[in-house]
Amino acid sequence: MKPLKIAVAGLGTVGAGLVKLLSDNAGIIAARAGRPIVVTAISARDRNRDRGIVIGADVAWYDDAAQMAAKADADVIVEVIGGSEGIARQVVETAIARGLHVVTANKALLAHHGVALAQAAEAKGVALGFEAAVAGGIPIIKALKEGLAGNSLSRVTGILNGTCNYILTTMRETGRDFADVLAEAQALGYAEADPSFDIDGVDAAHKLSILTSLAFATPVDFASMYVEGIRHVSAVDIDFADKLGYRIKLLGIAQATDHGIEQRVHPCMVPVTTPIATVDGVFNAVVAEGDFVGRSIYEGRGAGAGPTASAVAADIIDIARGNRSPVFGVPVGALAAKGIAAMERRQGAYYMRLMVLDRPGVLADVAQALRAEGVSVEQMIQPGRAPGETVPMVMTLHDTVEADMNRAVARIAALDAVVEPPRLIRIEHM
Ligand SMILES: NC(=O)C1=CN([C@@H]2O[C@H](COP(=O)(O)OP(=O)(O)OC[C@H]3O[C@@H](n4cnc5c(N)ncnc54)[C@H](O)[C@@H]3O)[C@@H](O)[C@H]2O)C=CC1
Ligand SMILES: N[C@@H](CC=O)C(=O)O
Repeated sequence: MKPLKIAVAGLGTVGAGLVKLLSDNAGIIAARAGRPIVVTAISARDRNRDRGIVIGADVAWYDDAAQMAAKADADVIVEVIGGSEGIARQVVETAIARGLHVVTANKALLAHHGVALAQAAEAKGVALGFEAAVAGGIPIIKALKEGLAGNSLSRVTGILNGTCNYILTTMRETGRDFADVLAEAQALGYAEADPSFDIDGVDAAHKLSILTSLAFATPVDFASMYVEGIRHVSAVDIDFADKLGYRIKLLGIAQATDHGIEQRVHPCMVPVTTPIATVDGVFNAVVAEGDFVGRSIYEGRGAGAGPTASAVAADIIDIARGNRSPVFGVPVGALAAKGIAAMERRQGAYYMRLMVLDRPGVLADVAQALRAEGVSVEQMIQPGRAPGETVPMVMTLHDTVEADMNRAVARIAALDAVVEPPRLIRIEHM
């Protein structure tokens, strides 16, 4: 059989992982794909860097990835450079315009230009595969596009960022410092080139915008996403979460509500008894809920060379087999906006930690502020006594509309015994 020719743009964590995988598993891949898959061209910045892989003398090397997309002898261009603009976008657009299939791990690019790229790919009749862009080694794109295609989905929830989950898990298990654990995640190849994308929730939001489109057949809409990262999650809150029977996870949640589609990424407390609470380290998980299938849960490594290369290879094998499905599950013309629900309408429980002066009447003042906005307390912890000094006061609050909670928090923050801005973490029962 005629081999499928691959050109790889970017030879970092994912690109090098892919070249190794295609070489180590060449036999089994050829059998499954029905034809050999060969790398014919590569582009990266430094040809001589030792990446622990062998690049055959017959592989064409391009210093300029755009040149490679325009000229290489290839059937598929794999874009694993990263970034929503610049060279990555140019490579993908050039390849599609040339009528080549594209496989990318670039969620930023898809979050910003997914619909336009899908339209271009559709017009040219080429594949645009991005299994690696969401949740690393979990085949969630295939699950949503194919396995669950017969369902009307109501909610997709996930731990979508391996770096954040690694940081939150390691901080809880070892008490180590945020910056120190982040540096470790970077060294392991989990973090984005700019790690603020990970810790500020942007990377998870990029991924969630893709999942929302697939789940609800809506155009990718990253701009209207509510995004909050883990920078402010402290060791104190991780400890209180433990005491209260929760784990803190950065979740991406997309769900259909009466007010439109909710799309939000933020730290959540989830009961330790829920499956997602025990998904630790670099692992990701996605929970999809459909009308006929019910709830289905997927778990796997969310970042790193191996899992991501595995997902890129799956897309390549699909192309080799001639499997093709619409980029976002339906033809681009059938993607329809359904309206986005405002974050102020989110309804659910909350954890609130205050730092207060330990003096009589503080609890009554806080209770008064909550009562004024109709917020009801579920439980409260105020450990120890230190008259006249600052102590934590922690409570969980029953289901409340976010707008009411925000007003209550503003009243509480204005009390003179409350010495730091209140810390609020949403509780998700799933
Ligand atoms: N690292 C991971 O665990 C995962 C990464 N991704 C995505 O995969 C993509 C690549 O990520 P990594 O491999 O981690 O990044 P990386 O930073 O390790 O590698 C990027 C590569 O692109 C090359 N490059 C940069 N500018 C170039 C140019 N102008 N021409 C040619 N090559 C150029 C660099 O030399 C480097 O080899 C990104 O979109 C990232 O978001 C997706 C899932 C997981
Ligand atoms: N930086 C990302 C890499 C995979 O998408 C993460 O940590 O999840």
